[in-house]
Amino acid sequence: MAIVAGVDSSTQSCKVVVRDAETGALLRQGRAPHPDGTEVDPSAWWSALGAAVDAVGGLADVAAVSVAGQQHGMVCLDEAGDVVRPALLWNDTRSAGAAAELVEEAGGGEAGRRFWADAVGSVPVASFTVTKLRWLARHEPERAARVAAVCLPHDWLTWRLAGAPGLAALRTDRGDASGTGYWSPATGDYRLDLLEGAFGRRPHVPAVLGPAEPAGTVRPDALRGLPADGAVLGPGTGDNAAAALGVGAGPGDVVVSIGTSGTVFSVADAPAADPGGTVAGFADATGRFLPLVCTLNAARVLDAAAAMLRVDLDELARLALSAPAGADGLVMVPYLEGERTPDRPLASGAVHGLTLRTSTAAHLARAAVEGLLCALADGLDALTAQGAAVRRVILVGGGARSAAVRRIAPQVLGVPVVVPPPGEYVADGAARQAAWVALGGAAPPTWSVHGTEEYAAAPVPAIRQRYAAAREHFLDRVDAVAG
Ligand SMILES: Nc1ncnc2c1ncn2[C@@H]1O[C@H](COP(=O)(O)OP(=O)(O)O)[C@@H](O)[C@H]1O
Ligand SMILES: O=C(CO)[C@@H](O)[C@H](O)COP(=O)(O)O
Repeated sequence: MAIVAGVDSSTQSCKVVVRDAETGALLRQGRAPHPDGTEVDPSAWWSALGAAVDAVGGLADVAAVSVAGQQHGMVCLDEAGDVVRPALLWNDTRSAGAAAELVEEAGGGEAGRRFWADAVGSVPVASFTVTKLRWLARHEPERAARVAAVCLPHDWLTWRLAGAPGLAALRTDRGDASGTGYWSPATGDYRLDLLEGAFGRRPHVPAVLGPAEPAGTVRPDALRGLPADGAVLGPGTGDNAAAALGVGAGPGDVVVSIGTSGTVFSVADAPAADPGGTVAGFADATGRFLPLVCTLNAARVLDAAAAMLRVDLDELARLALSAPAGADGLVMVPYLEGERTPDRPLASGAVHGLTLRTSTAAHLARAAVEGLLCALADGLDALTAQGAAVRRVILVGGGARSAAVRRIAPQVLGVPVVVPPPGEYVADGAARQAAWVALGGAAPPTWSVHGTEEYAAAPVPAIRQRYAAAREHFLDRVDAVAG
């Protein structure tokens, strides 16, 4: 029996699953937390990976390991392979001005956005690595001068597992490369001219591997608990591409993930290029494509609402479900960390519609759940406008553990929602990729997900109508204040 491991190094924590390569049966799982903040020293991810490997009782028996990670994070290395500065994460908005500059330099407005969408499938926003490199070049020129290579969180962890064997050994995959802003999913090539345009020169970048191409072998002494004979390293991928692989998303499936980020995506046969910039035209982990919409505010909206109400997440769900659909007109616009979709990095959240009737904990809890789902419903609209077919939504991520999110989602999203049993679908996708690398073949092994629950409910259009009115009202105010 071949055994494989999958790692999910995401924003809030590192998760490791160990599974049977052929059947997908779960053998062991463990996790460890990541530090808070939008700027993180990669050594914290390495420590968390070590703790998560300890928590699964080690990986001595595994034949292959793949790492999936939060997308976009800028990891800069010097000639010796040391980290130049803490990584700037996908949700760090300090490079919003750099994103605007890059669009301006490409012609500005619609022409600038179209240029980027055609070149790399996506219009850069503050999340993208290319904008972080521009920010670094402008704001920290001494550190920028020391950068010999730039890579992403999953590339760096994979390289460390291989024993950090020199910059030339850095590897990435199509899925994560597509979130840099300097690799084209449509052509499969780097756009080093765009990297140079943003950063001023061309640091080394990882070689881009195909879906089941090995990235090397695990160095047994890189970390405690690794296989003594080494094990094959899969190419790894971004966390959303891994989730698509973990749930086995097929035609008509749209995956909605409620983690630190909210994401809405589907697997497509052709690359996307949305000049509006709402849909990012990423690549997936199977050789296809992954059009995706991402919000900055998702599960943490629930964390924040629970903290405001001084209740735990289960009580928040109970409160939300005890209030009427639409919360009697109480609306939360949940831009608590600024927002990426719509592209308003300076926005803040707002609550609209407070009356004596709606000034209850239950109404606020309901407004928080509905607000975060409305933001994702906007993303679903944008995805379908780009041609995605939606028969059902597959709901995953930590926020899917909320009974209120599960039950209110079909009312807001307007389609049936299926929820796989609570699990780590990003780590599972990485494990499935590792199994593909270990077993070979033209496609990943078929693993079944059992115990999926379906939630159906009549859509309540008034929820989205009131949200849309409040969103526009508050965006106008934010623009007025910022501008
Ligand atoms: N029962 C629950 N109800 C609502 N949210 C939950 C529940 N359990 C976990 N979460 C939330 O899930 C989030 C973490 O989700 P996860 O998908 O692991 O994030 P990430 O992959 O970005 O690190 C946390 O913000 C946490 O509060
Ligand atoms: O920026 C994106 C997608 O473009 C985010 O989805 C990150 O990949 C972080 O993911 P989570 O930690 O929320 O899973």
